[in-house]
Formats: sequence, structure tokens, C-alpha cells
Amino acid sequence: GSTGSCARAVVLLYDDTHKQWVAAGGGPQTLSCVQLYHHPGANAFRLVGRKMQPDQQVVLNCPLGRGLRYSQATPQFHQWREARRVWGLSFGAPHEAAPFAAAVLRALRGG
Ligand SMILES: CC(=O)N[C@@H](Cc1ccccc1Cl)C(=O)N1CCC[C@]12C=C[C@@H]1CC[C@@H](C(=O)N3CCC[C@@H]4C=C[C@H]5CC[C@@H](C(=O)O)N5C(=O)[C@H]43)N1C2=O
Repeated sequence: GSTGSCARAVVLLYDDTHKQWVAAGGGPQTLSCVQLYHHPGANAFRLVGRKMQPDQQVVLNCPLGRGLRYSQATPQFHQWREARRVWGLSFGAPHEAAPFAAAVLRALRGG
């Protein structure tokens, strides 16, 4: 289940062809609720993001592999690579970004 309350961030993917960040799930760059989920059985973690408006669309559902490098490029913009994709989280507020990053880094160390 979720390990905590949600952080508000725009979930982005890097479009390498056009060298620009685009909204995950298409459409406008609007805030999603991003959360760290823990599956105790496999001691596995994943990041899940759902649009806050209008319809809770799942725009992020990414496993946190142990070797994953979570980059806090700025206090409000974090990013990581998954296979051939690069995800970005543009947080609404630094005070939500920091605890979220701390939880992710703890999960990457084994929870
Ligand atoms: C070795 C490696 O993989 N390196 C990756 C990063 C990485 C390192 C280590 C582990 C994993 C990863 Cl993923 C890499 O460098 N990547 C991943 C794809 C994109 C990028 C490549 C080039 C561009 C140049 C500029 C820079 C960039 O995107 N930003 C600067 C920092 C914040 C700045 C903030 C917000 C976003 C909102 C829109 C745009 C704007 O503000 O208008 N923007 C930005 O401009 C943002 N880039 C990157 O981050």
C-alpha cells in the first residue's frame, strides 16, 4: 500500500526527439498526486501518479529498481531513467518534494 500522503507534481516524460519535456499521459501539464507504494511480499517499491483533475488518470506507474538513480536536479524537479524513458516530477512545492525524495531514497536503499 501507499507509504504516505501524496505529493503534488506534474509528471513529465522527456521527448528525446524534440528535446523537450511533455506531460505524461498526454494533455496539459497539470498536477498529479504522486505516491510511493510498497509491496511487502516482494519488498518491492513503485511510484504511482494519478491526475488530480479531472479523472484520476494513472500517468505514472514505475517500479523502483534497486540500482535506479533518482536525480534531484533542483529542489522542485526530480528525474530518473526507466529503460528508454526519462521521467520528471515538477513539484508544486519544495516542502512536498523533499520528503518525497527522502522516501524514494530510503526505498532505494531497501526500505
Ligand atoms: C546522464 C543523464 O541521464 N542525465 C539526465 C539527468 C539524470 C541524471 C542522473 C540520473 C538520472 C537522470 Cl534522468 C539528463 O540530463 N536529462 C534527462 C533527460 C533530460 C536531461 C538531458 C538534457 C536536458 C538539458 C537540461 C536538463 C533539464 O531538462 N533540466 C535542467 C534541470 C532541471 C530543469 C527543470 C525542469 C524541466 C521542466 C521543463 C524544463 C525547463 O526548465 O524549461 N526543464 C529543464 O530544463 C530541467 N536536461 C536533462 O535533465
